[in-house]
Amino acid sequence: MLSKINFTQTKAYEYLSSHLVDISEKHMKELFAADPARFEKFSVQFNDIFVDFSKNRINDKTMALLVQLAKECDLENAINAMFNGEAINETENRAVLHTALRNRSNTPVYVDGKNVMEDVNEVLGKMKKFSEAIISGTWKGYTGKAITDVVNIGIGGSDLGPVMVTEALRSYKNHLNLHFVSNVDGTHIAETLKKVNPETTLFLIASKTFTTQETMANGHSARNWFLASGATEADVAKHFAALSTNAEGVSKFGIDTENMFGFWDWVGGRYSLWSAIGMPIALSIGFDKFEELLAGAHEMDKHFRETEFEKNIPVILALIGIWYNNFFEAETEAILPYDQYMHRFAAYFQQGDMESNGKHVDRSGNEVNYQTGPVIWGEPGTNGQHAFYQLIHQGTKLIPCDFIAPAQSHNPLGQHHQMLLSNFFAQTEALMNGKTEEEVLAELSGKSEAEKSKIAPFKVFDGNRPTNSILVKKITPKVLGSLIAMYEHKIFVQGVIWNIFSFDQWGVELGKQLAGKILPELKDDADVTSHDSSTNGLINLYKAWR
Ligand SMILES: O=P(O)(O)OC[C@H]1O[C@@](O)(CO)[C@@H](O)[C@@H]1O
Repeated sequence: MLSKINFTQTKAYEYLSSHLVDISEKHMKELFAADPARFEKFSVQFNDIFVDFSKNRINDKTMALLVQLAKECDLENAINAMFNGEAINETENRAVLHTALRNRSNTPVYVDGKNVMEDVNEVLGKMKKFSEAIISGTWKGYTGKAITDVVNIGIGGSDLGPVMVTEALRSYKNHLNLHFVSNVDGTHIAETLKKVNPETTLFLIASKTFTTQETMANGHSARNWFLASGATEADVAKHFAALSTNAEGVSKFGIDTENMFGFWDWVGGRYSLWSAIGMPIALSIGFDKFEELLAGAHEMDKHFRETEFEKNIPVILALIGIWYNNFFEAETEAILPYDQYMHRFAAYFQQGDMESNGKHVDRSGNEVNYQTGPVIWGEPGTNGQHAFYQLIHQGTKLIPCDFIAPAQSHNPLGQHHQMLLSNFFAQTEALMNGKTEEEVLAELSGKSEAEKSKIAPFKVFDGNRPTNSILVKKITPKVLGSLIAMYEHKIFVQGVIWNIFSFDQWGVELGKQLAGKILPELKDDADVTSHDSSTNGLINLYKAWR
């Protein structure tokens, strides 16, 4: 079980609160000037990943107190409880073992006395066999043709992870065309079905629960489309597979459970890309590369489990995030990958972070009296620079940013990569150093005094805006696996310290329940009066307009 400690009542919190006054009086430029070894001191290398956290509003004392906070919140016990399969997802009475899915060392992991690695390895073996049959073309559709297109139908954790990874590793993809349908908006499935041939298409119905409205609706529409194209019920088995924990639901849907790739309730949806949910990844880049992804995550798991907090990357990132979230009152964090293939990376962690730590009740069931999970957002660089960096540089909000970039591009074309990286380096430098009034005035030397005093205030950058720079050698399956696991464990650490449960998601239920009540009301044209005046009004106007 996890300890139930209110971190705001720890000694470390008290010391950090007074330390905040001291550190707030210092500009990062002064901190760098005072310590020539600052870069070396506040950076960590892990394999082909280098994390520079020196451009933060921290000094030795800050980091020491933050580590003390982690220790006072019993973090080490929490880490061991997770890896050892304890039911730390207490409100659902489940273990949290996405780490077992990528446990390449194959050390036993027990849940209810059973070593889950046997099941994990059996599913991986089945995924390998299936993906190789599809990729090689030995698996034939109902007219004897090889599969050319794969349509993954899923939403949330059954979509975002496979989308993000297949996009991030697009340079490794094979001949198969991957399509992802998630939204219940008919446009999503309709537009996709226009692009594929029923004779050569494989549908993956991806749903941990196999009850999600969007996925069931899209799956049935795909199945109807397939049968309407001239195929028979007997042909479904050649073109539909299921990725789920719910065999009964799969069978009821009409998919042969022989074509089902299972996983378990100790795998959270937003942590499931390492499981059978990762099937589209294996189909897109090949099973061997999928295993490299797993290996990268496993290496980060070992780093997280074995490294002292002072040099532990997920712990450091988590603590720095808490420093801004709970002491500087920052409310968001931006993830800015300087890599176009990584364009869905921030979106993935919107679910990963916000569905894990968007909680307002602590592990004792009491309303918290402090901020918990931040809003996560971001777009690839350099595009963000032309969209929202104005606010990051000169807005009134403090927005801690993670800048991520590969030293090597998969598309080394002319000067493009050097231009990209020059922006990557320049942005964190600008956010830290800013531009003083003196520097602005010096640039306006040709202007009159009146003109200078008029325009100067708008051109000053106060700087002192914190960033982490994460430089990787190249976005490979292994590096990507480590990066994803790094953020997963950062989220875990923050949830432990905030004394919340990070692995349930009760907050998504109310909307679903109310949608279930409204759907039958939309079947006819009768006026609706069962809701508040706004909801009634909107529904009735929809009925009048449709
Ligand atoms: O995989 P499934 O069971 O269809 O759930 C899809 C998504 O729905 C949720 O919002 C839970 O209802 C996410 O947590 C989950 O990833």
